[in-house]
Formats: sequence, structure tokens, C-alpha cells
Amino acid sequence: MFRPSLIIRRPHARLYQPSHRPHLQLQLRHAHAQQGRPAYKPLPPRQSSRMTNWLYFGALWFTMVGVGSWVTYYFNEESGSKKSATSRDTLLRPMHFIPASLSASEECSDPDTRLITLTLPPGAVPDPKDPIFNPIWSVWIKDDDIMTERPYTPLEGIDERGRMKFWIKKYEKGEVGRWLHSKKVGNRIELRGPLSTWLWDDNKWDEVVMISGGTGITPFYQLLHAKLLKDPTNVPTKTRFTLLHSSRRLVELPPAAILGPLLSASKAHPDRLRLSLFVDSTEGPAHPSVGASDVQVGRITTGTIERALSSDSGRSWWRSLLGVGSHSEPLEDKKILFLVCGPESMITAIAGPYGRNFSQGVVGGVLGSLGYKNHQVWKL
Ligand SMILES: Cc1cc2nc3c(=O)[nH]c(=O)nc-3n(C[C@H](O)[C@H](O)[C@H](O)COP(=O)(O)OP(=O)(O)OC[C@H]3O[C@@H](n4cnc5c(N)ncnc54)[C@H](O)[C@@H]3O)c2cc1C
Repeated sequence: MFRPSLIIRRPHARLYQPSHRPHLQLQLRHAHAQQGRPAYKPLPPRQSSRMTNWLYFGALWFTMVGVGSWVTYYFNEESGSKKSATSRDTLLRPMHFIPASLSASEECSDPDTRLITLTLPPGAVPDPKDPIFNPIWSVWIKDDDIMTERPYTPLEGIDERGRMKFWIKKYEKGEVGRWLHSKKVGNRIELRGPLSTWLWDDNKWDEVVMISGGTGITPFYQLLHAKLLKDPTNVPTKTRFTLLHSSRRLVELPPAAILGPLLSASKAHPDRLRLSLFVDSTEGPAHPSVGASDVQVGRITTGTIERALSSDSGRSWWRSLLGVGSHSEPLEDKKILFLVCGPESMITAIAGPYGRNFSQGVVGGVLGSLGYKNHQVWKL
């Protein structure tokens, strides 16, 4: 997901794909002009008398006034519907950029990342209950300076006031991430969306295991926020979630705004959510809300997946997940899904490389060695 090869560089022409509506309006005007032509056709010559002339000019006058009134009325009505069509166009939509305002930009313990909040203008806020906002989705944010766009994941979706919060990383030579970090509160940022990243089904999986690295946690946080964190009293799915997240150092772990709710939910509902954090090393600057005792040191391997799934479980959950000691159901029939998102090297180590042309490729890496098949693994 965060591999540079997935960065979609669209031709500029597509960024400015004009609305089809002005074109339609032009067509309508043109059509009416053509329809109007016969009204100006010279009438056939007649035998005239004074009375006939009066009747003739009277009828012509009424016709012209009538046609004129109709045309005026029609175009006024048209412009009314055009107005509402235009305002509908300002809703957040995939085909049109709309202006949002940067309403917050907060530093994180990792100086390469920021929590950025963008707010849509009131007329642009879509209905958050629209199924199109079913997790997992993202928006394209446009860097106005170089006319380049990148997808980013609203952590908590979109609220009724049009706010979307993002955890965004900047790269040393990266374009849009650095540009976003440089923006100040009040600045205008253009975006379009939603872009459905991956479709979720409340009833499809018994277990969903998410494995992320760095900002690859954002789609998983979005999913968990929608299904568990937002309203723990009304959880629409029976799926049990496990999140295994790794960062290089403590300081690079996600900010408290992300880890706090996850840690609380995993403590309050261990039967619904398990969370394990991994770092390469505990040396270096501290993280404000996570200490060395809260993390495991090392990469995610076969052993760490097994251990994470079995940790504090007296109910042998991991045994059924991994098929250990269970002969009743073949592993590939289990309703378990692994979602993997992060740097390409991590995705390859956990689930094998992507295939050609952005296809999923076969399952390899740790999950391949555990026996999981393509329908049980998705590389975001
Ligand atoms: C669906 C989806 C959702 C996403 N959500 C998020 C999110 O919520 N948060 C987030 O931070 N990211 C997210 N991303 C990643 C994001 O879209 C960008 O890919 C990322 O921010 C990098 O973009 P950039 O323009 O800053 O860097 P780019 O300019 O694209 O550069 C990316 C990398 O390539 C390197 N690079 C750049 N130019 C060169 C060069 N000339 N030679 C060699 N190397 C170079 C950079 O140093 C950097 O390491 C998401 C991606 C997808 C596909």
C-alpha cells in the first residue's frame, strides 16, 4: 500500500477532468436555439385586409410574448436546477476535487509524522452512513504546487461536521507528504473521494488478523474504529480482530490518538480485539504513551504470529486459528483473513511479494509457510 510503486501518478488532464454538466448546459442551450428557429420562419404570404393584418400582428405578438415568457421561465427554472446540480457537485465525490480547510496539524513523537485534520465546507459533507463509506476507504489529496495527488486514509472516517483526521508521514524526497506537513491551519487543501480501498463484510470472517508497519496501520485503525471503537455497545460484527503492528523504534509507534483507543479496547474487550506492538529496538527516544514493557522486540515471524495469537488465551483460540490440534476443519476452510499493510519489504516477508500489475500474487512469506491460501490473505 505504501510502496512507491503503488503511487498512482495520473496525467494532469485527469486531475482537471471538467464537469460534464457545463457541457450538458451548452447542449441544452444549443438544442433550444435550434427549436426556436422555426418560430422566426417567415409566414406564407396572404391576401391581406386591415383586419387580417391586425389579427395577424396580434397573433404574432401573442405568440412572441408567449414563447418569450416560456423561454424566460424555462431558463430560470433550468438555472434553478443548475444551481442545485452545482451544489450537489460540491459534495465529496470521486470525480471532482473540492476545497477543504486544514483545521489542525499536530506534531507526533515521530517528527516525520503529523496528525492532520481537514474539514469540508458545510455543503460538501456527505451522509456518513452512505454505504460507500463502509471501511476501508481513502481520499485523494492534491498537492496544488505540483498538481500531484496521493491517497490518504481518514482514521475515523468523516464526521457530521465534515472533519477527517489523518496520520501522515513525510519522506525525505517525497512530494505530497512533505507538502502537507508544510501547510498551516486555515490553508485550503483540495481532495476528492471516497476511494474504496477494500470491501468489508460483517458476517464473512470469524477472525481477522491485521499486520501493519508504520503508517500502514491507518486502514486498520479506520476499520476498527468503525466496527469496535466508535460504539462498543453496538458492534455489528462477531468477527474477532487481532492487530500486530510494528515500527522501527518506540518513538515511531503511532501517536496516542491512535494507540490509546486501541489499547483501551483491547483491555476492555480482549475477546474482540488483541493488540501486539513490535519494534526493532527499544533504544532511542521514548514514546509518550507506550513503554518498552508494552512492546515486543523483533520482527513479526511465524513464531511471533503464533505467540501473539496465543497470548493470554486460555481458550486455545490460536490453536483453532492455526489448525494446531484440530483435525475437524482443513486450514483453508477456516474463516480467517489476514490483512497486511506496510512497506513493501514487510509485505513480502509476511505474505510474499505482490504479483505483476498490482495483482496480489501468491501467498508466500510467513503466512505462506503457515499454509494460508490466497482467499485468506489480502495485501493492501
Ligand atoms: C489507499 C492508500 C491509503 C494511504 N493512506 C495513507 C495514510 O493514511 N497516511 C500516509 O502517510 N500514507 C498513506 N498512503 C501512502 C501515500 O499515498 C503516499 O504514497 C505517501 O504519502 C508517499 O507520498 P509522497 O508524495 O509524500 O512521496 P513520493 O514522492 O511518492 O515518494 C515516496 C517514496 O519514494 C521516495 N522517492 C521520491 N522521489 C524519489 C526519487 N526520485 N528517487 C528515489 N526515491 C524517491 C521518497 O523518498 C519516498 O521514500 C496511502 C496509500 C494508499 C495506496
